[in-house]
Amino acid sequence: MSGAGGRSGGANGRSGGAGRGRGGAERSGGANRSGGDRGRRAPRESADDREARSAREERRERADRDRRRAERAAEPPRPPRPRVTLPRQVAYDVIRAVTADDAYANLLLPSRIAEAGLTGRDAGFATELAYGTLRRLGYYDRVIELAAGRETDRIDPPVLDVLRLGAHQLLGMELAPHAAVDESVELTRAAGAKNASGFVNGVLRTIARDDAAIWLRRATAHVDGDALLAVEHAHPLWVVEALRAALAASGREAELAELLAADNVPPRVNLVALPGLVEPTEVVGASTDGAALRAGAAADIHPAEIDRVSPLGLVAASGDPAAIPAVADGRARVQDQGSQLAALALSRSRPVEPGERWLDVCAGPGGKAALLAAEAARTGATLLANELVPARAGLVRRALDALPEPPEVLEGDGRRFGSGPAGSITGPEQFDRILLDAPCTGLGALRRRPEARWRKHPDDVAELAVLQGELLDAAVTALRPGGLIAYVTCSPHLAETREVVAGALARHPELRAVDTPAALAPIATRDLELTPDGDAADTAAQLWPHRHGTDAMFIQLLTRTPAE
Ligand SMILES: C[S@@+](CC[C@H](N)C(=O)[O-])C[C@H]1O[C@@H](n2cnc3c(N)ncnc32)[C@H](O)[C@@H]1O
Repeated sequence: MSGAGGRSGGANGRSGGAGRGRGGAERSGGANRSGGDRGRRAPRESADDREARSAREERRERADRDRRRAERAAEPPRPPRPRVTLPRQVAYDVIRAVTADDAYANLLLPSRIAEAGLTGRDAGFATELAYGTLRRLGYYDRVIELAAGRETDRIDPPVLDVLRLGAHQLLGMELAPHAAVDESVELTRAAGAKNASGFVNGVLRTIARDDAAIWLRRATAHVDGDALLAVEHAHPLWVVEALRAALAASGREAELAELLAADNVPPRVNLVALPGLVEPTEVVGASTDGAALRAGAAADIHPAEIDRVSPLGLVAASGDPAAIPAVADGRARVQDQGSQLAALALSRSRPVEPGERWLDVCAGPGGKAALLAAEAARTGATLLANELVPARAGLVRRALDALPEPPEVLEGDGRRFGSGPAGSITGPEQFDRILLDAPCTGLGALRRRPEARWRKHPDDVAELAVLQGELLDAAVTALRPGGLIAYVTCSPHLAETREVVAGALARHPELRAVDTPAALAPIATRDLELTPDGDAADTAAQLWPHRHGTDAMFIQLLTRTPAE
């Protein structure tokens, strides 16, 4: 010690030098303590001492290393840092499943969100990413083609889906470009397309350079008329043309842009309180997770929507409706208010005679059947439900389970009604009221099925129109003279609506169209303004998302002239 202290002549600033290795502080401390050491020469370190010292140091370093290793081993393993945030990964997976495997986003997304453990804002973020991208897919493809300088069919599908999701973040959600671009590049790698990450980076940086308005101008530079509306509102052209024709038949052609815009607004969650099973007041505010429900209060409805239209309708302001006890046990259900009006047009447009027999020809998954069953139970009628697809018939049974005496559910082709032996349930003239909620393209429910518009094809319409006509023929034959049919579609396409009805009226001289707007007037909670031109000859009721806040439901009541 003394020797080291002496070397700390170091006290004059060179203490680190040769003393390194034995603890300079110790040595210089000595120097500070004892000025008397100053000037004494340190003994020279022998070769043996040096060797011993280096062996000691080595031992100490090895011990330190072992200790650190043992500490690391005792720590819980750290999860790998997520390279793509979960909501984006979930949204991408859903988009991929929709474009590659024809999955339905509205069925897949909730389960993927639950599997990933996303809740609250993260769940909402994943939903907007997936639904928003799918809804505007055609528009984003056009932007990507402009930015990439190549057709989208020359882009690898998994990479194209990354670009679509990125484009929606930049143009639809206006998120920070660095997050949208960087995570898209990571997604490209995660999707196994590492080689394309530079391409994705370049295309998205090009898109990010200009804002949404500039891209819209570019994408619509050489189009006009319906083609312009198609790009602006991200609808296939043939759908725009079909919607224009349907609006024109209702005297509302000028509202086409409003309708297309409404198709891009996610609908609020609407519910029905099944009459006789639960009071709307019991449903309102009765959730277990604080879901707020209000009876269609206008302030809480999107501006494109006006008010509730069904007397049984409720609007979910927030939260998960499944957490409401009456929804959990089936006494209240999620149901579009247009669908509610369609069922009520059949059950409430004329008084019910006790013992009436009602038929729901195409009941799956059972929304209108549940409402009709509740109406039948409180008026002394009996409902029979039918569905072609067994799995969907199972859903109908589940929907009807909430009734104290659930109606019977048949599994079969609705076209067999009316043609069985007289006196049997499939024979002629068996039913007093028949709901034919026909299989259709669903062009009136584009708000709630984000990818549907890109998946449908004009050929679907012709095929469905034939089936709709045959089902309506069967319903007419199965109806008692003086009875009532509600022909309903959630499509406003003329070939599925007015033309099917016109065909049936031409084929069945005993069939009469009932003034449906007049029948609905006392049922709806407000004036639906269904015949804007005061067109008394228009017997059909066509609802619209932009006017009524409902799906574009078509409802035509029909009756058979009573027997002479
Ligand atoms: C528009 S959906 C009915 C919706 C239902 N009314 C509701 O409110 O929940 C049409 C249904 O008709 C069924 N369907 C299709 N072809 C049919 C047929 N030939 N006979 C009976 N049902 C059929 C479909 O499986 C589908 O479930």
